[in-house]
Amino acid sequence: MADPPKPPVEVAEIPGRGRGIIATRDIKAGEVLLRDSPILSYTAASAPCYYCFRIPATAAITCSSCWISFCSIGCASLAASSSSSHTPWSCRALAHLRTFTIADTDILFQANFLIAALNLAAVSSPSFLRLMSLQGLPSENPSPETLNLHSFISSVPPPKGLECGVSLEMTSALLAKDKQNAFGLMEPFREDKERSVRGYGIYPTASFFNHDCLPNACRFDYLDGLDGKNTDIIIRAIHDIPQGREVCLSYFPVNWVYADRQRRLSEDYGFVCKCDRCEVEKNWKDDDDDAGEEEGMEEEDGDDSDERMDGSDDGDFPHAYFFVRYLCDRENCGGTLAPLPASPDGMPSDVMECNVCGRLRKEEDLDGDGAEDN
Ligand SMILES: C[S@@+](CC[C@H](N)C(=O)[O-])C[C@H]1O[C@@H](n2cnc3c(N)ncnc32)[C@H](O)[C@@H]1O
Repeated sequence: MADPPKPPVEVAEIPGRGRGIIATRDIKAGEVLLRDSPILSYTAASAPCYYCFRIPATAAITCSSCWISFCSIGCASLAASSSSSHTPWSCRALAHLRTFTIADTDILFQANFLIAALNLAAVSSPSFLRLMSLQGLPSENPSPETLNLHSFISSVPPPKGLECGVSLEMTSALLAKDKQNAFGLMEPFREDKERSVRGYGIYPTASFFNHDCLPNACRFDYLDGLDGKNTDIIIRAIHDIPQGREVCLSYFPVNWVYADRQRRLSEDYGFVCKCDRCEVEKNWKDDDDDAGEEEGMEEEDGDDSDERMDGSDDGDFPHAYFFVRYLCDRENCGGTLAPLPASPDGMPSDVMECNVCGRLRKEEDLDGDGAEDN
């Protein structure tokens, strides 16, 4: 029997960046590099089904002990299976969370994460060890939020597999792993509404992708796309990638300005980005350091940045081509475009798909300034 084909990417040590993902062979634009299922996932809002993350169309089924809800009996019973998320232990912990005063919703999501993480220790110790091996160290000076979360989680009797209890160091390490590795699973895009996060997932292989402000791959998710549970993510190549090259994602929308990117990477991920784009943009004088939101490139529209966006030959903006070709120009989107995968006979696709709004468009529909012709 023939050997199975080699995966297009593998984990490797990258000097100065820990582990990363590299191409094992030449990769074509649009190619699916990885499909990954979460080792754990947790909801970030009260509305979605606790199992499949869909918003229930009709009245939800609610657990009478912990008050979490499911969109169907099927999801409720799948979540209650011995290896899943709504075990007797997690039900007790979720019920206890309702009696605990946590005012801030972000902290509440982190409490949900801690419950999901400790539940993992009880249902799959290999997965829990995998989680513990991800990037993220305990803080030497835990914040008041971490102390509050620790006081909550350590007041729940520990699950099977962690009978010795949960130390502050473990709580702090788990929260760091969440911050540095979780992928936000977003509400479907709507032009008239800011997108919010419906849930988070931690993925065993996708967690090894390092960041680049001009990524060569991007992530697609399909929460509401098909029937059943859709928390898998798919990583596709944005353009051709040669064998041996590191494959990177952007940890936030590509249109963020330099100051915002550096702030997020330093505060949440603990590093200073020295990618090619940052090395150019750190010298820009008109970069708005006060910008605190996802204002993106439009923010820089004054003076000379129009020229930069049009792909003209501006030596200060060598990455203009990336924005023209791979940045979705739909209002409030900020997504990245990747071609659809090649056809089974290897014909490359000329249809680009946005990983945020899902819009499909032919490459020829783009004119020189990145806008659609119609
Ligand atoms: C999701 S993990 C990526 C995998 C990680 N390198 C590892 O060894 O497990 C995110 C962490 O990787 C490191 N990292 C990611 N991108 C980087 C970059 N461009 N330069 C330096 N470190 C980076 C940072 O430590 C960051 O907190």
